[in-house]
Amino acid sequence: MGGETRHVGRVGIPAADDDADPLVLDWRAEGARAFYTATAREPQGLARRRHVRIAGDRVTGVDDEPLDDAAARAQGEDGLVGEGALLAALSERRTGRMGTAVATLQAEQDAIVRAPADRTLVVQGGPGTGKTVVALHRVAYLLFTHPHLAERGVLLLGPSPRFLEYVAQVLSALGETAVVSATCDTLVPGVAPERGEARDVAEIKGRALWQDAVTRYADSLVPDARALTVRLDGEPLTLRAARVAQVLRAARAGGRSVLAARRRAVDLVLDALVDEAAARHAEMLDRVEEGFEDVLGTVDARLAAADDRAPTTGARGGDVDGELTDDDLDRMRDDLAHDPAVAAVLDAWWPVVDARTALADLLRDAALLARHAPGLSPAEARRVVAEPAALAPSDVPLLDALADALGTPDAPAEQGEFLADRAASRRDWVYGHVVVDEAQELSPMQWHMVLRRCPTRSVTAVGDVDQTEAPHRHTDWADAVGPVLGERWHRADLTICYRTPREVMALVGPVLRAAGSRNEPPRAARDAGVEPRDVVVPGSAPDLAGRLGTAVAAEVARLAARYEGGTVGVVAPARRLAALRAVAGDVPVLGATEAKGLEWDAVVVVDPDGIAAEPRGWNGLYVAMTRCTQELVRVVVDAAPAAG
Ligand SMILES: Nc1ncnc2c1ncn2[C@@H]1O[C@H](COP(=O)(O)OP(=O)(O)OP(=O)(O)O)[C@@H](O)[C@H]1O
Repeated sequence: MGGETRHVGRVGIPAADDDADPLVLDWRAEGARAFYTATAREPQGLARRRHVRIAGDRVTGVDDEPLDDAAARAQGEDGLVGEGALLAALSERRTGRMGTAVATLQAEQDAIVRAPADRTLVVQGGPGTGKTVVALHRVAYLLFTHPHLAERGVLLLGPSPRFLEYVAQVLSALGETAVVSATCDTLVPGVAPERGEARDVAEIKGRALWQDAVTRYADSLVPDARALTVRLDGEPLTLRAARVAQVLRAARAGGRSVLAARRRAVDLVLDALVDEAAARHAEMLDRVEEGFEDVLGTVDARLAAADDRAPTTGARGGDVDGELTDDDLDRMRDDLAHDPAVAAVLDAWWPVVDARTALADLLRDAALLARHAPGLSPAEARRVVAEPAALAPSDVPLLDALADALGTPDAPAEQGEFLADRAASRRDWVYGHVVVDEAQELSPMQWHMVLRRCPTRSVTAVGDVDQTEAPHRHTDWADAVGPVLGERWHRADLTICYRTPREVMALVGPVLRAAGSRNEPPRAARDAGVEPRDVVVPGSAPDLAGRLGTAVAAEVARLAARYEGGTVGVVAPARRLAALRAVAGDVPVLGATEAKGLEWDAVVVVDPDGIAAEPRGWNGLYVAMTRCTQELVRVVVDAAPAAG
């Protein structure tokens, strides 16, 4: 060890002298890596790791970690890196906004952040294992190390607008702007769900079979070859069916989308009509010439008979100069192209459809569904057909798939000065990389929607199958991504829970088993020093809703005082949310699905049995119980018959 010291920071600062080492090494640089991965047992040439904590321009703490033999002997089994700084960061009050973890990224997280970008990486991790942290730092790492990804931008898909707001500042703090954030519901510009829907229909409409169904249906919108007749200069001009068949074959060659094929077909039909008109003109000239010869022949014969002169020397009275020039043909094509009557004939033959209308036609018609989606049972098809016309969340991926198969009607306008704005304004933007958070919730059709935006499959998907609440029935990653990705994905795991303290994690094992999981909850990185509490409200009490409200308000007030400067959240069954919001003041009161991905210093889980009784409710309760960084309170309705 030569006594060299390196400084690692959120951004690099080069030395004045180009040849000298940088004053601060960007955390993403290869030279910074050992800072995140060295341990006392494997020091990687480092003698010491030092964390300097600052607030503004003040140093608020220094954590020194020697990486020597004595430390190796003392090192615990959990292999935490920079434990002092990490625990200090984990115990800090939560502000309601996620912060960066550049100083304290752990070795298993660092390995994922720096994993190759040329593949789909699925990261499984229990609650609080830093999946979101890893996903966001990976975006910053990839944009730093792969300029070609930066040119196309990154798409960040999250489970809810509230979640996207919660994480937004991490990427700006890491200096990244070429990022578009969306949910699956908001990913298609100009489209938004207009209603909710039943879980069983959402499940049916999320299945992978729709990708083929929609493609087949789009293909069926290509018309049959039939004779087309237009009028040119008042005369009918006909393309025979065989010629139209040739046009269709040429228009679809090369796998053009339906609308691109239509544009090509219209061009080819106009060309063919001009050819036809030119041929007809040439034929007419021939006939005129033949007729002219006959006339001349008769005249000659008459003259010869009259004055006994020899017949003329084969002269035919001169060529008739009536051939069409290229200019004539261009003009004729132009006339045809701008003739509303010709356009009407073409529209009747091959109507232009917009994706929304076409999708409504498909979903409302049992016969079309039977033809194009034969994988649906008749009862499932009836369920789909019975749905209202207003757009539901599960329609968005179907609309996207159909819009893609149909193609873009006209060159879409890109809006905005910045890359992210331009990308967000286009349905067909191709991103350099896509990050999907809470990826366990995606249906196969939503996965298709993701891959269309990143055909290179440079995708990082983070999630926890044990937190799945979506209506699809996947309980492992192979089932969840297999229908769309096949075997073409890699898996990585995160195993330590940085959010939820040991006292709370000790309670979640039975909930996880009741959810049907065979996995163990992740190991907690620390104790909070405070035991979870149960507040019991008798289920038989009159005005149960009112009593729950009173109990929750009291707990919220107590916790807000205790975690002053921090945050408190309430998670409750959907049917109790409205009543609780009325008593909870500024504190967020959310269902388990909405709480996904979020965290607070203290959390009140109301009526856990009520949450467990919801669809996929044990998974929801697992989510609810793992949202706190310090303290959990359960307001329990006791087993007596529930009312209210
Ligand atoms: N290396 C780290 N350094 C500091 N804080 C960390 C680190 N890793 C995770 N955390 C913190 O732990 C908490 C949980 O992280 P995160 O939200 O990324 O977990 P998650 O796996 O996405 O959880 P969930 O599945 O419950 O949404 C956050 O407060 C995050 O800042």
